[in-house]
Amino acid sequence: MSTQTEQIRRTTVPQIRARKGGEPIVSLTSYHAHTAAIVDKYADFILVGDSLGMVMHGMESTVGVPLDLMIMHGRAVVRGTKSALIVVDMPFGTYEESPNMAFRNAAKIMKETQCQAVKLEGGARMEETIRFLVERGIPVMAHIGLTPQSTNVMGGFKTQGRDRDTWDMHIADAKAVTKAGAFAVVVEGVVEPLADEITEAVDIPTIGIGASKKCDGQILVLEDMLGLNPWVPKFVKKYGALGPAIEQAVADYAADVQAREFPGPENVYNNKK
Ligand SMILES: Nc1nc(=O)c2c([nH]1)NC[C@@H]1CN(c3ccc(C(=O)N[C@@H](CCC(=O)O)C(=O)O)cc3)CN21
Ligand SMILES: CC(C)C(=O)C(=O)O
Ligand SMILES: [Mg+2]
Repeated sequence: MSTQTEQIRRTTVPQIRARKGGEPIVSLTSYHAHTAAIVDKYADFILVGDSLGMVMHGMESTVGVPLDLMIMHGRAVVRGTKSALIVVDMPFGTYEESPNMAFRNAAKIMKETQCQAVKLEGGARMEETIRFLVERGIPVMAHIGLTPQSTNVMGGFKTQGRDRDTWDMHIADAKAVTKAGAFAVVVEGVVEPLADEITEAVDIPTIGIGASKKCDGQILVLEDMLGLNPWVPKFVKKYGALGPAIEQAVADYAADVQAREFPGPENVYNNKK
């Protein structure tokens, strides 16, 4: 039976929007059905980030991530979850050219993954596009500060706002995406006092990553906080050591195979009733 409660079981966009200044919003990335099912128990929203190009596919930046890859991982995460709001990143080259292009690709992402919102990078320059999408039924999470898809312009993943002269621009970006109708904004890789000013300047939740504990929520790349990636940015706190745990398991398996200890009697089939 499909009840009203089942239909509205996931956290909604207005619920996230209403968390401004309230209980901190918990978020992680996920690209994978089974890990997403675990994250789903604790996160208010899950981001299927284009960081998957780097984390899952060994790319050096997010610039090469194709739309179809975002859709495939987005679908997996939606299938694996039932409570969290699912946001899918729009990859580089699928939204910058025009509001029309952005709508076409955002609608494709939403129809093919059944996610609840999309995220795109850029502040004032994306104001018109964000408004165009929101007015037509597509909730948008914005992303300002360090915008990884612009790595080739910035010459790397550079912390923003070290120079006080740039603060007005970042604050104007936050205000522009708010005015355009974004329901939340990721504030990435900015000095802490700038993150605090941005959080005070807008009435939508700020989601910090390498930003400040005063942001209205926090996000990290799951594999980074699990200790699976060999190198992580300074802002990551490791809550696990999955890399070493996987290595130990693989080494134990290799030793068992070499010693003919695996498979054991419990791991083989026999013809007795
Ligand atoms: N695994 C992973 N985690 C992330 O957080 C992440 C991705 N991938 N891919 C997309 C972007 C890129 N991100 C990054 C990548 C590197 C730095 C970095 O090298 N930071 C330097 C600081 C440089 C400076 O201060 O200017 C550091 O040492 O932490 C930061 C953010 C964040 N995002
Ligand atoms: C780091 C987060 C905010 C992101 O955009 C991603 O994972 O792609
Ligand atoms: Mg991203």
